[in-house]
Amino acid sequence: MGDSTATTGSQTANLPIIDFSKIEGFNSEATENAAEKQKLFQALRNVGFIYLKNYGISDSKVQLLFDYATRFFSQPLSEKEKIESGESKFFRGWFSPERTSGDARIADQKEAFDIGDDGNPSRPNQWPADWPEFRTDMNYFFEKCHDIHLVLLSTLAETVGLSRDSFLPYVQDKDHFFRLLHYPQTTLESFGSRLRASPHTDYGTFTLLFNDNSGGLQIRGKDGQWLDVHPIPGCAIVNIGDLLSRWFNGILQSTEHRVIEPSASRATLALGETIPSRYALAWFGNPNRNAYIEPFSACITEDNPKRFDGVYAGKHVADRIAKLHKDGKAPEVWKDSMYRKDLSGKA
Ligand SMILES: O=C(O)CCC(=O)C(=O)O
Ligand SMILES: [Fe+2]
Repeated sequence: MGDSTATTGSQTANLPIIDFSKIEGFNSEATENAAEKQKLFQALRNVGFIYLKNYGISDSKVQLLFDYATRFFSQPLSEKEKIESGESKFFRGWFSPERTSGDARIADQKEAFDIGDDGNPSRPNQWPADWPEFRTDMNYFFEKCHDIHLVLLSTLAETVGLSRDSFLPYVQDKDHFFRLLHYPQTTLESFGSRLRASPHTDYGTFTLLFNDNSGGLQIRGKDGQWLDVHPIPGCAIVNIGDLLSRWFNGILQSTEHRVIEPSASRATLALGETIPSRYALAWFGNPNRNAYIEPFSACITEDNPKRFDGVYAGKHVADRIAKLHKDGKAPEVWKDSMYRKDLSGKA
């Protein structure tokens, strides 16, 4: 951290755009479609981030969710506190890193609202009162993203010679999170000590990310340089999480990324000047909580020997989120030595 000012004039990450309509379904035999599947695999192998277009959620639905996010976070603190998240709440509800971190001066400048599968009574979501359409549309989005991620997983399985449905038993419990994010209005100066999202990799299978036009998202390129990821209208941003990377024995990249001040303000603003709020929607796909994730034998070769120990998905995800809550920001690089010893077994 603190090196954000060194990125002035940073370059753009020219991520590949994948057409979801060409990889969807089981009957995509056309050459063009086979080429699109290869393009997806190569992009996730080399960069770990793509733009996804024609993914089957309307722009108006995405916009509606952004409107909800604005309305949700503008509620008084007293309302948000009623549905505050935490481990005892299965990490569902409202979360503010500066409230939970040991040192609010370095916590991420954000607040979030998380839901999981609303059909799981043993892990209830926490909903704001008197807002039924919020619940309906959040759940719609959660399910649509699950369906999109199934297609992406099936396509990857196919590309490495596994059957298309080989992942299905490991992800059908829908242990995913759907998160609304608000990065409050701030000043350029504040980024000297607190980013909007500190450098991190995501935890699970795929993240489906929807950005507004604020900017500030960056990924770390192979040479260590931070690259700006600009939103493209009609496209979601999709990236690989650590558990999918582990499943593929490191063949797929879970690329480090962060959210800093928008590049435009970096160039034009004086330190004390205001940077407006930013909103994002992030759907984090995870394998079933009790799935034991170790590299597939199809991905272990002489050239690429087994690179990861096995881990229960639920433990991995819970330990990562617990650390985010405790520190108010993610560790730059996750190391298995960071797993909590007190919960060493199955989650
Ligand atoms: O807000 C964004 O664009 C990215 C957020 C992110 O990377 C995350 O929450 O894991
Ligand atoms: Fe992320």
